Amino acid sequence: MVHYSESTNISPPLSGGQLDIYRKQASFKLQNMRIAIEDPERTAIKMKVWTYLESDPAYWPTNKILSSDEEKHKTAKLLEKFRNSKLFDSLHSWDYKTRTRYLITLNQAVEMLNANLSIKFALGVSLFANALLCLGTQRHLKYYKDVWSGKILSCLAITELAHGSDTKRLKTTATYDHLSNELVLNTPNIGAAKCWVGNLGRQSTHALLFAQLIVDNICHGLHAFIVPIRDPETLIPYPNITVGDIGEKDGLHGIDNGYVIFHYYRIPKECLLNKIGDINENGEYETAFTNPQELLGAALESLSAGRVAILQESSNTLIKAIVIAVRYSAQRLQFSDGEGNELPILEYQTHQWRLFPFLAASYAFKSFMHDFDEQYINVVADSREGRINVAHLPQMVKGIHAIVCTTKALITWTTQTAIQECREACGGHGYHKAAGFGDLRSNHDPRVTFEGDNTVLLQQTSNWILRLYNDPDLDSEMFPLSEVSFIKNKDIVLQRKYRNDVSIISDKFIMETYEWLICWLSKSTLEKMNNLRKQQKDKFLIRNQTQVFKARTLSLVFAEFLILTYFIKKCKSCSNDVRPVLYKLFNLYGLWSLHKHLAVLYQGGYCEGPSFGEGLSEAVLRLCSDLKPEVVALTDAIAPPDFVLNSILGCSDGKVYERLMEAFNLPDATANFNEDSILLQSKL
Ligand SMILES: Cc1cc2nc3c(=O)[nH]c(=O)nc-3n(C[C@H](O)[C@H](O)[C@H](O)COP(=O)(O)OP(=O)(O)OC[C@H]3O[C@@H](n4cnc5c(N)ncnc54)[C@H](O)[C@@H]3O)c2cc1C
Repeated sequence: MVHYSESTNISPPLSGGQLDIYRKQASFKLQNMRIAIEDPERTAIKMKVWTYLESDPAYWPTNKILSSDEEKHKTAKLLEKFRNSKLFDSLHSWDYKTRTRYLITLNQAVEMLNANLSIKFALGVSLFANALLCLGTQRHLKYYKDVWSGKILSCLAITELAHGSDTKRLKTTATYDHLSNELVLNTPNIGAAKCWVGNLGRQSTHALLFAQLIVDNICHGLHAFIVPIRDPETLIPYPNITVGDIGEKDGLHGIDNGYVIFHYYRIPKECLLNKIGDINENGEYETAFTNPQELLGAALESLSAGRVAILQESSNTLIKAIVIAVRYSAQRLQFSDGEGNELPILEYQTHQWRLFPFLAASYAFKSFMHDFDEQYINVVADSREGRINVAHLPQMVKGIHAIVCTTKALITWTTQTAIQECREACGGHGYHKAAGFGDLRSNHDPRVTFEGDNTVLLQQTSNWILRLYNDPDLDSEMFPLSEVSFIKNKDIVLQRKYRNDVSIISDKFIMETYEWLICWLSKSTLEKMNNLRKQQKDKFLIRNQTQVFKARTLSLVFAEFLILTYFIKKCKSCSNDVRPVLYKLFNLYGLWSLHKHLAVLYQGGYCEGPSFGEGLSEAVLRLCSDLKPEVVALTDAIAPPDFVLNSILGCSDGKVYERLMEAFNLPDATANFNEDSILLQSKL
């Protein structure tokens, strides 16, 4: 384990050899960059959490490979300790916004050290508590108190054996029994067994269950229920339930993912979370449409909160991977220049091109997440408290959902690719368990699938954009529609063409090109849809046959555009010495992303001839080269403390080979040699 001791502030990185040579080349002050990229209040929350976790050896990460039984046992013990910690002392005296901001920041800090613990806590406590507030009413408050006091532990049971993405086809039923005033839960066939449910395998006492509500033979669709699963004292499952662990997984070994089958299992009617719909005293179903603000605010919160957390966790995983790879590359010498000077691999153009765009992506995602989070919390708080015009709410809910869906896909996929690239960029040593990439990879991998499969989520965003493209009444002043206001001028946007005399390395060029891409891809997708319609194809076929190269690309382009929109605002608003570097990162992320769409840009006639493609490639390489003196300091500005980074290749002190020998179990090996240091120094 990499030990690091600091308390209230992210301290300067420890000094170290070749890293310091690069650090001195940076054009900005580290502290200014840190403040620009993260609100100091959030940094302070993270440091509070990390300091607490570091103060207790039980939380220290280990590179020993444990069996999944041991991992589950360890995570369960840690959860108990964690939820009783002082970190939650004042939580319930805070208002909604302060509490939510604190919890999402705390979740990020914990996840960066221990993904198992953060998931177990989120599913079992914080997301459950949040769902109770959003979907439940006064009668569910006791569960809220019980989950925070540690009496119960929850899970979120949606997925079934035969259906996951297609939630409308979920088959578990909750049928109202007039005689006993109870709900009868049933799993009608094996395909309806709930499965993959985190915490359910061994430990959950309660499940937040989604099932079809049936009253008087009428199905009212999916509703949420609090379902007692195990006796909280003994953890023995209740009768008429078959529950268990699904077995070994590829990663996240500390989470007991489980299945459950209900055999006409009875629960009180009050277990229905009844803010959206309820069964009244006469046993009739009714919906609570009297207060649409609350209803939509609740739906928004319960749909998106988990995905927003995934966006943050994924951005932080990307940060960890790129920090390790850049720091290692600055120290690893391999081959020499024409004069025989051995060079750090960071000096090679290929290496820069492989890594620096991911560093730029880290900054872009962090900027986006930081500001989008704030907007998200504000919108939910405003809707809960009735401060938003009811007429605007449905559009807001749909818009936020569309943004979260597509950015989840882009950020999780980019991170997935980046982890592998960073591992390879560290060569063989990158494959050592103590380098950290293996855990990053296996714990991150399911994020592209859970809380909505990425490919399926992209369809929801493209549907939204295509609807807006044809909407003459597009109200563009209001968030989140304001982000797509340019669509109103689509005819003008589509006339744009690349001109040779325009500078490619500019935010204006990048944003205008993205606007063109979104409009052209919308138009071309709609044209293909119309052609299929003329061929008498049905709705399903039309949607199914316009995804690849069309709607799917449209969604991803929109996600890149959104992230760049937030990032450019950040660049413009920050202090002088960091602004030029942030602009370079913006340009690199923007042009590297645009490069992936060259085929579409040529196909749609935005450009012609070789100069555009060549110019774009050259611009990417030039930005990589321009950023080289900055990159080590840029990683220092976003890196967590070494204790949290927990990689022998990524420590801020640059003692890569000493730590490798420790990992090889030869800590004193250097003492046996005449040369007193193996500090990595290039003559550059
Ligand atoms: C580690 C882990 C933890 C999980 N935790 C939980 C939990 O706590 N609670 C819970 O309820 N669930 C949980 N899940 C389940 C998860 O939410 C689902 O796996 C996820 O929603 C995807 O659904 P699916 O598995 O049915 O995939 P499918 O929908 O079967 O998808 C399979 C493939 O088909 C593609 N596909 C599907 N539909 C379409 C379409 N219309 N067009 C094109 N392609 C399509 C998808 O892109 C995907 O690649 C977890 C899963 C994992 C891996």
